[in-house]
Amino acid sequence: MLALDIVIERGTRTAGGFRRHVRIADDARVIALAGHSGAGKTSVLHAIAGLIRPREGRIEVDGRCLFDAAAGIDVPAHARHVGYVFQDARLFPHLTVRGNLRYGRRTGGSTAFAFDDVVALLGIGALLRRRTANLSGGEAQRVALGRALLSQPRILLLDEPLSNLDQARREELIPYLQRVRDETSLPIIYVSHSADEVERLTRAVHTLD
Ligand SMILES: Nc1ncnc2c1ncn2[C@@H]1O[C@H](COP(=O)(O)OP(=O)(O)OP(=O)(O)O)[C@@H](O)[C@H]1O
Repeated sequence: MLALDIVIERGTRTAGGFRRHVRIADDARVIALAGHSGAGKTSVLHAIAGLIRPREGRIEVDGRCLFDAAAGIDVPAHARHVGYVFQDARLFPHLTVRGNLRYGRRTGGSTAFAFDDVVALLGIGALLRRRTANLSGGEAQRVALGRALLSQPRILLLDEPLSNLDQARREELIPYLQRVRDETSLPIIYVSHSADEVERLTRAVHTLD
């Protein structure tokens, strides 16, 4: 569901900036991007989300063209309807779990993901009244996933969601990632530094070098 052929540049070339030509064509609904630190995985996610503009090329997700330099197409970030989950959950500390879930909730239009269904899917009902400061890393990531789903995304981008968790918390979170994979029909692009980490989620693993 991903057809991407882009040249990405970060920084300035005179300062030894980063430049990569990345090509991925894969029909799988869940795709993983692996590769060492600095390989450009996050930059590819940012290009898909519309947070950086590739130097050239084309990005299509689930049959929808998001960017095509030659055709002059560059769908603005907010219109790409991307749900983004970061390494650290980035929850708002002044809001409860419920407040965080409600933040950015898109109402009207398509509501493929209803509040109660998302709460049940991620097993976060008991957390709704809690402040976010003392959630475990795994709980916080489930809330971050829930917040992303409630924005009614058409694509889910997961940027190393396990990397800040210890092994026990990783094991706890993986089944929830599998549920999101199995119980939604969203295209998912999952970034990880290790190909092993993603093998429980997809066989479509692309390694950037
Ligand atoms: N805003 C920026 N300005 C200049 N260079 C940048 C910027 N963002 C990233 N880079 C550089 O671009 C390259 C790719 O970074 P990117 O974060 O995409 O890699 P990554 O594979 O996701 O790495 P990691 O696994 O460490 O997160 C790196 O060399 C990085 O230093």
